[in-house]
Amino acid sequence: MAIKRSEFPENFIFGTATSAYQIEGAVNEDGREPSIWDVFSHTPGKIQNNENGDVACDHYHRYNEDVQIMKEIGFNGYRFSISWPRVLFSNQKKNQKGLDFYNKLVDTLLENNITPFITLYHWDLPYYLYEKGGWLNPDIALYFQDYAALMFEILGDRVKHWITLNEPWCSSYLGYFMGKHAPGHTNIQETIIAAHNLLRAHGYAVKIFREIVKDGIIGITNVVSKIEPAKESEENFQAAILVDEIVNGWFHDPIIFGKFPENAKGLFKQLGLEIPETDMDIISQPIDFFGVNYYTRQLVEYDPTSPYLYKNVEGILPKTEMGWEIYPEGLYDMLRKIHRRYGLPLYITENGMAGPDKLQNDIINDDYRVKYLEKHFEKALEAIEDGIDLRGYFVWSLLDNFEWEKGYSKRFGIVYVDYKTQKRYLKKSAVWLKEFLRK
Ligand SMILES: CO[C@H](O)c1c[n+]2c([nH]1)[C@H](O)[C@@H](O)[C@H](O)[C@H]2CO
Repeated sequence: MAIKRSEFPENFIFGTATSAYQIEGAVNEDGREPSIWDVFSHTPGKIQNNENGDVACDHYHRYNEDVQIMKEIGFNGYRFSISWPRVLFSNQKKNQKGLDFYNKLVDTLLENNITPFITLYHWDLPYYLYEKGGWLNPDIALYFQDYAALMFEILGDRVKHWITLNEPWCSSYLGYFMGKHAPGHTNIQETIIAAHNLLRAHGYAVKIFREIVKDGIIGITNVVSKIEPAKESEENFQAAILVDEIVNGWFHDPIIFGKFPENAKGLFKQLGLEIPETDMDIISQPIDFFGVNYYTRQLVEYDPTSPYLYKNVEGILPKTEMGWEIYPEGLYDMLRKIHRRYGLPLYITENGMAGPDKLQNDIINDDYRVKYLEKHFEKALEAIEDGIDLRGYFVWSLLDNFEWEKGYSKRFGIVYVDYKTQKRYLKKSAVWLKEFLRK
């Protein structure tokens, strides 16, 4: 029996999600200053096909058309991020033209009965702050607080749902350890310091939010992957626990318990790493929800030859174009785990897949994405029926967009973008969603 919208709570938010650098383009327009992603994407060899976000989906000029598409599909929520370097100059003066873009976007969403959910930071740190040390400089938390306060003051009268950071695990591990993301560092000690300053920035933003937007809610969005032992053994179970703490626990526990998870902390200390733990009182200020970005599982095995005592193992399930296993069961497992461990309301702030999408006679037949979404919706509904306080689900993504180091080679959208013409085409999955959201 096909799943129906009417099986979800009436006030459940079904939305879609994007981020500024991935869709806006107009990187040099109206005074916008460079971010670390502008510099990283213009560094030869960093991005597949040496692509960049200079134009992307030209959303800065086409936002009204994109909101009309969301309305046509029937979404009642839209999660997007603010481009920090678009709204604040390096002299700390506000960029009114940049702010006006977000004012117009928010007003257009509200006129179309779409609830805005704003992410303050989705990786596009102003480059001038990187030159001051970026996430390695403890002062970054104060710069972030000032930026957050500006956005709360400008939009807080109309926007009541806020997310401080998108996936601090990605900002720290991909940006400072694996070197795959901006700023492209490869240093585990820097990674730990950046992670701590990201958490501090989150806390400072929550603190000022409570003073400015008294009738709003604020949370943080984390990577949430189901970590499983590749083969059942005591050593592999221990490895899975350790990786779950490194990927998931490190960015959830401090916010709720005011401390880092013990096994991961013990491992890092064994490696001789410094674990900064200042401001845990600010980091662990109460928040109103956790955002869950779920895509897949991660299979691990104990590996005594690795300094981190584990290695990743390739799974055997069908995979998306990103090479990620399709594993809807993991969504249920992680919603239950996070709800039980932390007791907060949850929003699925990202879930979706990259597919081999082809435009043929104005049609994109992405049946695989319909099936993916249906299976993950079923698990979300199962979680709600089992008493988990899940309040919304944002499909990643509205549009095909700039997929970071993969450039435009991976298409996550339910709407196909022809980057040569900027024409938008609803994929079969968007048509399916349109019908689903009406039942
Ligand atoms: C394990 O996947 C991560 O949770 C993740 C996946 N994704 C993300 N985080 C980011 O939040 C988006 O900007 C990406 O475009 C999107 C698709 O790659």
